[in-house]
Amino acid sequence: MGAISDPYGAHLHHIIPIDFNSIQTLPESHVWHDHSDESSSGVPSADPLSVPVIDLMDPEAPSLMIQACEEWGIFQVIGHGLTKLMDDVESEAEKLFGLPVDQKLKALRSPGGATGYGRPHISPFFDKHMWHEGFTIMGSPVDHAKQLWPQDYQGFCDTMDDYQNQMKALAQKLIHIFFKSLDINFEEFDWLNDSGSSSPSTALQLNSYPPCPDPTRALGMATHTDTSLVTIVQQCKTSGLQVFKDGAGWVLVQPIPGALTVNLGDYLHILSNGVFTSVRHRVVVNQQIQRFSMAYFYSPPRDFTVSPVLSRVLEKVPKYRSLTVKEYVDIKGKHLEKAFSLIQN
Ligand SMILES: C=C1C[C@]23C[C@@]1(O)CC[C@H]2[C@@]12CCC[C@@](C)(C(=O)O1)[C@H]2[C@@H]3C(=O)O
Ligand SMILES: O=C(O)CCC(=O)C(=O)O
Ligand SMILES: [Fe+2]
Repeated sequence: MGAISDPYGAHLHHIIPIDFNSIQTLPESHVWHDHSDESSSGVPSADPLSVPVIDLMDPEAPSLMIQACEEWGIFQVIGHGLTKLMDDVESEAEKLFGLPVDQKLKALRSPGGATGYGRPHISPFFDKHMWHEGFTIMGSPVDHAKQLWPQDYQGFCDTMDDYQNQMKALAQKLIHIFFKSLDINFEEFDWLNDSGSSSPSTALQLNSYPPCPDPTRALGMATHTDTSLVTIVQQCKTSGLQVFKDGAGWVLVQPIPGALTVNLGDYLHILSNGVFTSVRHRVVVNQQIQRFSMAYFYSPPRDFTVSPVLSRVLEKVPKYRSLTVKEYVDIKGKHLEKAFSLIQN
């Protein structure tokens, strides 16, 4: 499995998370702003906006997905058959984040490194800290798992390996549907078919959002789009993920038991010439319950050139210049959300 490159690797200073359990009052370093009145889902309405939920067993699923890609850039899927593995990965994540902070720090992401325990990778772009701790896996997690559980790491590793394999298969199935609709010949890309020499770049991010003393002024994860083709997110029971919808504002992605959330990432946005949008999202926190999520990022190999395809675009003008994954990662790592405007034609 190809490891993804970390867009933000060059800036890894201030990566040490705090001991959230010991904090009674939100520190100034973690105060963002009051966002409690911004969510459209917070306002009762006869027809509240909600992210589409698609059953993969439904024969209409492919066309519903394409519609969701165009209108939302995000949807939830059920009928994928992965619920047992979802429960297993959730309990392993709970076990990891439940360790004492000194123990977790043994697997701290090293400066310039991409994997292990730490703050969100985008932290250096913000002067406030997020109410979050994460654990990033690229390929096998065995080295960090041994630091956490020297005698008892195998169960964690097996579950993470299984989960990444299943998420990879699901991501490839979804991308085949998206590419077919964009008239992209996916037979050409051996990394999409697990054949040939090149592999996709992938990462699994375990996220924990501890209960927060002042949730309306804190943020679990700052607004971002994902640096991926697609990201598959398991939300685990507690809500918090919000997406920005033009004309509606912030919309909560309601967790549905057994559902997986599919976010379109930046590479699909560029490939589709903006016909499918990479969705801006953020995570809000709550006072009572620790929230977990697992996000699987699937991207092309670093040397793949991402070029807008014009099959579904009437004006036939590419909005973005062609560039390799490596080039995009470098631009995003320096400029974060300004990356799109910097590659616009
Ligand atoms: C593949 C990647 C996307 C990601 C950076 C990374 O190299 C590994 C972690 C990913 C993550 C997860 C939490 C949110 C996010 C914005 C971050 O800070 O780290 C994403 C990154 C991304 O999508 O750019
Ligand atoms: O916690 C979530 O629901 C989403 C996290 C996220 O956006 C990410 O890991 O990229
Ligand atoms: Fe994300």
